[in-house]
Amino acid sequence: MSWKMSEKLMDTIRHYASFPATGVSLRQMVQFGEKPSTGTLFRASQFLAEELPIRLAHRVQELDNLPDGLNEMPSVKKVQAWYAQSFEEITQLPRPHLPKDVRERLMRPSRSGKHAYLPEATPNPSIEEGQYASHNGASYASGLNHKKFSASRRYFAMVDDTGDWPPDLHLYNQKFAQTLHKIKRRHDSVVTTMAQGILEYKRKRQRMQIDHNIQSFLDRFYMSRIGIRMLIGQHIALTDQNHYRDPSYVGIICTKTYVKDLAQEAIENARFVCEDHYGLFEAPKIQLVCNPNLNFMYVPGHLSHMLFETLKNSLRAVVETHGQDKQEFPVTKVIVAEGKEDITIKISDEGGGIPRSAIPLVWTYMYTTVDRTPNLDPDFDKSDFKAPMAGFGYGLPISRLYARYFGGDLKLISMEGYGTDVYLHLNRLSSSSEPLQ
Ligand SMILES: Nc1ncnc2c1ncn2[C@@H]1O[C@H](COP(=O)(O)OP(=O)(O)OP(=O)(O)O)[C@@H](O)[C@H]1O
Repeated sequence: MSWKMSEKLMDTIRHYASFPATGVSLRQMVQFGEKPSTGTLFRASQFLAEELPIRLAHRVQELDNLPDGLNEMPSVKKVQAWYAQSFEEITQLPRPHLPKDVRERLMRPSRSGKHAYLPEATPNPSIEEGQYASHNGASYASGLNHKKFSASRRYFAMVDDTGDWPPDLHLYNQKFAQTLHKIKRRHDSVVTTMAQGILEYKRKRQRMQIDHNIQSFLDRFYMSRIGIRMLIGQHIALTDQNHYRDPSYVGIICTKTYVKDLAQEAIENARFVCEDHYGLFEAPKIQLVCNPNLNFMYVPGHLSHMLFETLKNSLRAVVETHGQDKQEFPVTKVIVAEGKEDITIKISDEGGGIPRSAIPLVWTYMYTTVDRTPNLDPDFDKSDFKAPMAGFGYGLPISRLYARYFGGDLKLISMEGYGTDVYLHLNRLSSSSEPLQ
C-alpha cells in the first residue's frame, strides 16, 4: 500500500467524526430535481463536501476501535485506509474563491419558490432511534466549532438561478463529481474485503460465529455504506447531464419503478444462476402475482438486489430439499400486495424451511449452510457484492439493510419441514430519513 495515513490526517478525521451525520430522505433526494442548475448543484456539492467526510470519518474511527484484534486484520486495515484516503481526497479538493455577491446569491432561495427548502425528513418507521447510529454523534458536537459547518448543513436547497454563474462553479462541480466517481470505484469491493477481514479474524481466533458487538458494528457499517453510495451515486448522475435520460429517473431514483417488470427480471436472473449452478435443464418455477401497472418511487437497483437474493435462497432450498435429479419441483410464489403505506412482496417457497433455532442466525453475517465458503479473491466481482449462488451468508442481512434504509423491512417466517415465507415490505411514503440518527 503506497498511501499512508498521517497523524495530522487522523486529527482531522477525529474532528469530523465528532459531528453527527445528517439523514436525507428519498423524497428530498428526488425533489432536488431532475436538472439542477449549476448553482443548485454547487450547493449540493458543498453539502456533500462536508457530509461525506463526516460519514467517512465515523467509519475510520469505528474500524480503529473494533474489539478483540479485529481492527488489526490486514483486510480491515485495507478498508480503513480506503475510507481515510477518500476522506482526504474530498477534504483537500480546493474550493473556488467566490466573490461576495455570488456567495450571497448561493444562499438565496429560488425565485420560483417551488421546493426552495425541502421538507424535513420524518423518522424511519423500521428503526428504533439510534439503532444504526454511530456512538459518538450529536452529544460531542455541541461543544465544537459548529460554525464551520453551519452554512450548508441543509440537504439541497434550490438557489436563485436567474442569470449565469461564474465558470468556476461549473468547473468545481465537474471536479467534485470526478472525485466522487473515483471514490465510488475504490469502495466497490468493501463488502467482500470486510468479509475477508472477518474470515481472517475467525481463523485467527478460532471463532465459529461473531459476537453481538461485531454484528452491530457490521450492521452500522454496511448501512452507512448504502447511504454513502446512494448520495454519491445520486450526485454523479445529477452532475452528468450530457446523455439522454429516461424522464422517470432523477439520478438513480426511479419515480415510476414498475414492480412487476423488475420482479420478472429478478426471477429470470435467479433461475438462470440456479440452472447454471446445479447444472439443471430447468430451474424450479416461480409464479408471480402482481398488478402490471403497479409502480412507485424507489431505487430499482436496491429492489433488484433484494429480490434476487431472496429468490436465490428459495431456489437453492427447493433444489436441495427435493433433490437435483427431480424433473419437477414445487413452484415458488411471489405475491405483490399494494397497500397505502407499504408495497409488500411475499416470497413463499416449499424448500423445507429453517429450524426455529437457526432463525436468529440467518441475520448474522457469515452464517451460511454452504459447506465451503467461496474463495474471496480480491478481484472477485468488483461491481458489487453478488455471490454466484450462495455462500457468504450476507444475502439476507444486507437485503434487510437495503429494505430498512428507505423505511421498509424484511421478515422471514419459516415452517420447518415445509417451507419459508419472506416478506419484503417497501415503504411507499418515502419521506423517512436515512437510519443514521
Ligand atoms: N428460503 C430459504 N429456505 C431455507 N433456508 C434458507 C432460505 N433463505 C435462507 N436460508 C438459510 O439462511 C442462510 C443464510 O442466507 P443468506 O442469504 O444470508 O446467505 P447465503 O445464501 O448462505 O449466502 P449469500 O451471502 O451468498 O446470500 C442460508 O445459507 C440458508 O441456510
